Amino acid sequence: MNQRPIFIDEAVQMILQHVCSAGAHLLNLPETEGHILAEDLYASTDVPHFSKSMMDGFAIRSEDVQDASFSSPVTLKVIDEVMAGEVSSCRLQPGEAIRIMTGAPIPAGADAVCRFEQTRDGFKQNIREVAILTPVRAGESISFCGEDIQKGQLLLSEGSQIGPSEASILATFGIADVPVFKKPRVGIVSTGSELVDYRSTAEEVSDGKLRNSNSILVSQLIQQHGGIPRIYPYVSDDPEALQERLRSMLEREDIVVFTGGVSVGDKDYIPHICRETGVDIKFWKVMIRPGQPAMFGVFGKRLVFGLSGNPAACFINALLFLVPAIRAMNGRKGDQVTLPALTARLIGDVGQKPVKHTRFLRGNVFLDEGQLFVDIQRAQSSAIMSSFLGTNCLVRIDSDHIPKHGELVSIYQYGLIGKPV
Ligand SMILES: Nc1nc2c(c(=O)[nH]1)N[C@H]1C(S)=C(S)[C@@H](COP(=O)(O)OP(=O)(O)OC[C@H]3O[C@@H](n4cnc5c(N)ncnc54)[C@H](O)[C@@H]3O)O[C@H]1N2
Ligand code: MOO
Repeated sequence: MNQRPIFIDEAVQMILQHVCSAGAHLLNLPETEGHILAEDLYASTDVPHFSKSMMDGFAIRSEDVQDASFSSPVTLKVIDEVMAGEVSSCRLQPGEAIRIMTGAPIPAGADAVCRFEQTRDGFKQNIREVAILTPVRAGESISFCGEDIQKGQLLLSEGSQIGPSEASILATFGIADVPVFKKPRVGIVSTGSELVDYRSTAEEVSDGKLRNSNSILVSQLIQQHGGIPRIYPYVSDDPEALQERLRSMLEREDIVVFTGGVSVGDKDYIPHICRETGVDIKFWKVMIRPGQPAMFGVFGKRLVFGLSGNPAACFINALLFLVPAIRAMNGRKGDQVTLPALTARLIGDVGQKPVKHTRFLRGNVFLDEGQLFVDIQRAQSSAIMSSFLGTNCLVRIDSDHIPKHGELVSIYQYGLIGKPV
């Protein structure tokens, strides 16, 4: 089976063309962290929906205390008190005050709140009179009805990611069942007769064997980007077993991910068994390094990925191809779909000759005096795992130009931006 290698941007576009939304459903608000909103939501009321006090003090008429001073206080009659959660039934008349706590509704007739600290002995409970020591302007220490959010206003738009702030807004409006996009189900299976379970003891990992780390790597990436991963037991290089596994995964999952077995070795069966099972292979081999053997196909609405077996190549394939598919499938749009793209100044030389491929190097992007720099001084082979540590981005090196130390380069961020080391 031969397939023309394609370029990276074409490959990503091809994947996104075949993404179908996993659909929407209602989810209990406490479970919505990290989900993507499936509808625009509008404010059903004003917030606050009543004018309330911002301070503990006295609700007053500002005109009564215009001439108040420390040496010549204005004494007001205290006619009632109102706590948060209560409503005073009194209406203020000239010369009157109502003791009020933060959060309580402003009584009728009052237009300002005078804080305890602006009174003499106002902290004391059950007082009948209060001496006001300073003038208070109209509106002082009041949060007015609708001041924060107005009824009918767009609160959150479709595509917003729900986090603590968004969830608290939803709770404010009593939106207990939230319309969110379903997270895609993603099955992962690593292939290769050299693999043993990651829980295997040192004695069980004999020469030629190695623990399956790719399944865990891909599973955590899926979780990070809004998919529901399911790790299937690894399968040895046996076409029948692989085909059986593929069939059962296609029945249960929205996305099927293979790692390993996608190259041209004698035991690299994945592209062939995919085709035999009816997967329409859209590409096999991309002009990138590492991770060139990557494969992508569709089976009805299901997506099938074959990622390189080499751990670093697997990671880069997953970041470039699988992550955008998951993010698009769970409702993200536009530039939210791919990893954040930034520009940073390169530290160090690429140290490699120009090739027709687009290279992706693991780097550490950091902020120094307001500028982004990216350090690529680490081993970059596709089998090297040590440079997973301490990196947070992929540096893109296109075929036509090898940048030098100090040049601006494009990066795709996958971890938090660091500080200078
Ligand atoms: N004649 C050619 N040979 C190869 C080519 C090529 O174009 N022509 N491409 C090379 C490149 S590039 C890569 S990358 C590898 C990819 O091969 P596969 O995706 O088929 O991966 P495997 O051969 O199965 O494994 C490669 C390597 O990674 C280790 N591995 C595999 N799975 C796991 C796992 N789950 N956890 C940890 N490590 C894993 C495996 O033991 C191998 O060492 O092909 C080149 N060959
Ligand atoms: O491109 Mo391979 O992915 O070098 O290891």
